[in-house]
Amino acid sequence: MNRITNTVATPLDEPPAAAQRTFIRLLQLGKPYTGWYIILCVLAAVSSLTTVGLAESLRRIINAATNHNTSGLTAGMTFAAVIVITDAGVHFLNTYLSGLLEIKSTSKLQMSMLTRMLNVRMKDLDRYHSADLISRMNDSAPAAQQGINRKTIELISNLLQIICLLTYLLSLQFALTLGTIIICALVPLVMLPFTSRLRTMNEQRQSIESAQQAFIQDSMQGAEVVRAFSLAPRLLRQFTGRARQFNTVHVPVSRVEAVGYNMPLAVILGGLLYVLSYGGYLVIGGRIDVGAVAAFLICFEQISNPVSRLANLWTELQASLAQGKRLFEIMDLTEEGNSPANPGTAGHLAEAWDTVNRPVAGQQPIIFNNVSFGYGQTKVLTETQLRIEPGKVTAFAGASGSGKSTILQLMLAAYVPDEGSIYHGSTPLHTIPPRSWRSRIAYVSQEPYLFSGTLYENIAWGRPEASREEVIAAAQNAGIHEFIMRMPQEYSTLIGERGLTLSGGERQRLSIARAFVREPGLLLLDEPTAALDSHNEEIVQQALKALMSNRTTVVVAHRLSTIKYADHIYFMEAGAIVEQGTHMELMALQGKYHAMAQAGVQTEAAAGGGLQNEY
Ligand SMILES: Nc1ncnc2c1ncn2[C@@H]1O[C@H](COP(=O)(O)OP(=O)(O)OP(=O)(O)O)[C@@H](O)[C@H]1O
Repeated sequence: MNRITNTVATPLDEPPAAAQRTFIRLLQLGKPYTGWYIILCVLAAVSSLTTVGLAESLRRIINAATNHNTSGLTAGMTFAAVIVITDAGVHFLNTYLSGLLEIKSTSKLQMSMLTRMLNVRMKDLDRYHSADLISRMNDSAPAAQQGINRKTIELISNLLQIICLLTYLLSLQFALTLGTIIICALVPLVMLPFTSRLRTMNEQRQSIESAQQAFIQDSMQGAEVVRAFSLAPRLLRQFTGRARQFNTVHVPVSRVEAVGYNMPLAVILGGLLYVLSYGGYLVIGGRIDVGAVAAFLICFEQISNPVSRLANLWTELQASLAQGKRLFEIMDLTEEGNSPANPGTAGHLAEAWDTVNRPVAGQQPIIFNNVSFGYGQTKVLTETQLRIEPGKVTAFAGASGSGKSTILQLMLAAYVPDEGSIYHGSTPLHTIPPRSWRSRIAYVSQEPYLFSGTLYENIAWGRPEASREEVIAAAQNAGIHEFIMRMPQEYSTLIGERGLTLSGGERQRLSIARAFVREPGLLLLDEPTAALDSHNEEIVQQALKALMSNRTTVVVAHRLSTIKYADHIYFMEAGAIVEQGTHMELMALQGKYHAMAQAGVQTEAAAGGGLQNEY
């Protein structure tokens, strides 16, 4: 079956109400960690007090020095030492606990995101490139969660620091403090024009980054094709074009960030100049002492920093909002099984359903009643009527793209019909929780998917609770046991990414062993031998024959040898069943099936008998 995946473009201009909603949802991500936040805020409060303490100790030390007061100097130094040690301890605890919180909260969020991705309707999942999903999981989830963690704490600690310092400065000199407040208030104001621009630009940058990632992933996964067709120069050219496109967004972002982040610096420098000159004037007038001016200088920096952090925080929040939007887009996808007829079947209700009604797929007839279906707008199946008899082999034949694999996907409940219904006996399929339904189905596809891990694990995925003896028996039945025993670590041999180190036949026999160990009631075979040469096909056919015996089997096949002995054959054309019957009946009909079989025989003759019974 062909799968077309597209990167979904993120809408760039989110209305303020939507941004607000995203922000509220981001805040809700922090809710379970309120306890942590309280501890971190207490630490932030102590840290603010130590900042005031440092300024005061500096004031005392300078005044003691200018007044030649040795005991005052010693007292000031002791006070400063206590403050510095406390400050270091608070910073240590703060860094440690913040790190812990980030790890805990991010992995929890990624876990719920993965759960959603694994349970989401296939139709929704098809719209995303896998690289885009990976990027949402690896980049967006941490950025959104950490953004909200850090920003909440930063917001509170910065506010606390500003309040503590201003209270202290007010106690020293009112007019100088007032000027300091006015200059500090200018800091966020100069940031304002840049913030909303940055939000839009960050979304755009993120969207292009995902497309880049998808491109790289495709180039790596298609490494063989890239080499076989000498595609490297073309891909590099495309990548250069994409990099250029990325730069057209990235460069302005850097420019806006550079100006936006540095404007406050200019204001801060101006502020320092003000404190020095007006402070100096006040010292000459005898209204404050030199130590107080020094304390003001230190405090000015300590206030303007959090003020500009607060302003930057707003800018950074825009990036978190953009990431949050990408995260929630996935979290909002509907889980499969949550149909209006059967809400909540994907979750815990499925467990209850399981224990009471556990269906054994294939024990009863599977009936398609007027089923129409399309992946998008285009219809792939039109008003399909068919019946799969229990314990029998039903085959689907027909031209490529006629909808054969789609029928298997509908039986797997990977997709639901747009119109009409599928029944297992008298039970509509959409009322059975997908997990229960699939628990007794095995699916073998043309290109078996193997997971990184050992050979043993790849078979055991069919039924994780299977015993070692059952896994080995499955491998023996699938004709792969001897091969496994010749491997250096036998069943513990690692197969590498997607099993690419194995031959097509070996991969297929492993997937058949996986199907064996599942002990399925219903076996779905989607052209399991189509990608194999005739030698491997024969070996795999043997394995399949054993697997199919006494089981309800639905097979999609191009090879006559696979379908000839089926109890019933459906012949499909452009999404409709146009002929049906046994092989003999269809041949006698002299219709489309006959024509296709004849074409196969001719191909076989032309190939000198090499393509036995293939059309
Ligand atoms: N995930 C998908 N998203 C969008 N379109 C799809 C998807 N899978 C299949 N299609 C389209 O649906 C139509 C039927 O595909 P299907 O795979 O069922 O045909 P098929 O008869 O099994 O073909 P083949 O024998 O070549 O595998 C085709 O036009 C195909 O491009």
